[in-house]
Amino acid sequence: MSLEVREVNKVYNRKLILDRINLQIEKGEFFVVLGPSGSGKTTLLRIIAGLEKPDNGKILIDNTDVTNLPAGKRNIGMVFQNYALYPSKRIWDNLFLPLESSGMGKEEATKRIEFISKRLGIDGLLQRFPGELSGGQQQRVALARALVKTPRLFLMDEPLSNLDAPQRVSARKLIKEIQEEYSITSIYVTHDQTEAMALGDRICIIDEGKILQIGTPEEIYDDPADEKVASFIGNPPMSLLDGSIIGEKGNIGVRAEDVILEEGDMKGKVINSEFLGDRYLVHISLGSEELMAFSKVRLREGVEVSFRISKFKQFR
Ligand SMILES: Nc1ncnc2c1ncn2[C@@H]1O[C@H](COP(=O)(O)OP(=O)(O)OP(=O)(O)O)[C@@H](O)[C@H]1O
Repeated sequence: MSLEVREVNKVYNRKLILDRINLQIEKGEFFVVLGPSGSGKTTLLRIIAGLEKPDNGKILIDNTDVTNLPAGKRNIGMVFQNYALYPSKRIWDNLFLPLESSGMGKEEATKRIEFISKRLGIDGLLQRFPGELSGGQQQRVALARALVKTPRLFLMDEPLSNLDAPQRVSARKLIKEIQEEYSITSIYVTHDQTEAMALGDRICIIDEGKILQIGTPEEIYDDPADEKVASFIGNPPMSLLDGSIIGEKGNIGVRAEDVILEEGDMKGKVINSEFLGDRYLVHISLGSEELMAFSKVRLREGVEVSFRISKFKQFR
């Protein structure tokens, strides 16, 4: 199914939390909403889910206005940060309840539960209670519960926040696989740009309730709309410099990989080198400005380096 968010506003305590949000999400698309803490991501997701009403604007599912349709009637699978499993019910029952309430018989439901729990590696946990699971296991149960009904729309709000780094990578892969297999239109909220880049077909960057940019991960990485986006995207993000250092107007953004050390006639002083495993990230002082570059070798603090900039993005 497709989803449209049209001119959505939301005010809390006379403060504008969402400011004229417009989104068009295609059927089967994996759409990521990325933004810092407090930018309005969860509020937007709750409005899409029907848990919250917008003050203005509409939500359309397959071109039908659902703004006034309650959450239970939208056929949406949801995983939120606090995954809220029923603590007094075994995992099996936690997965069965959403199926039972949609009128599915026990036999069919059992098949579905077996299938999805194998897929998520929780088939050995079905007789346990939520309190007997680790945070990561509970999070996988929450994913299973959202997916067991094969929703038309899958909404996730930081669903991997309780997983450690290796678990995150494998859960990310799994979410993407299931999403693609069933072509479930998905919206994924995160403040983690690595996660956004890894998962998103497109990413929407939101800050203080406003959309700053919508694009594919590549578009956003290569061509950030403004300095705010540039300072948020990439690991490390772009170095932002006064354009005058290369004879340009305004400010420029430079990716570390576009700084070629030991070439060209620009000069700077090494502040420090961070070991990244396969290379070093070198911070270089250009007087009042600072530039980041990659280097194969560790460069000592205080040493003068020459460099050239092979590519940059100009901001007004
Ligand atoms: N029910 C509410 N009543 C009043 N203010 C609220 C309510 N819910 C959210 N807010 C405020 O709205 C703003 C956006 O909150 P929201 O939870 O949508 O941000 P977020 O981007 O999801 O943040 P985080 O990444 O920290 O979860 C915040 O300033 C928050 O304090």
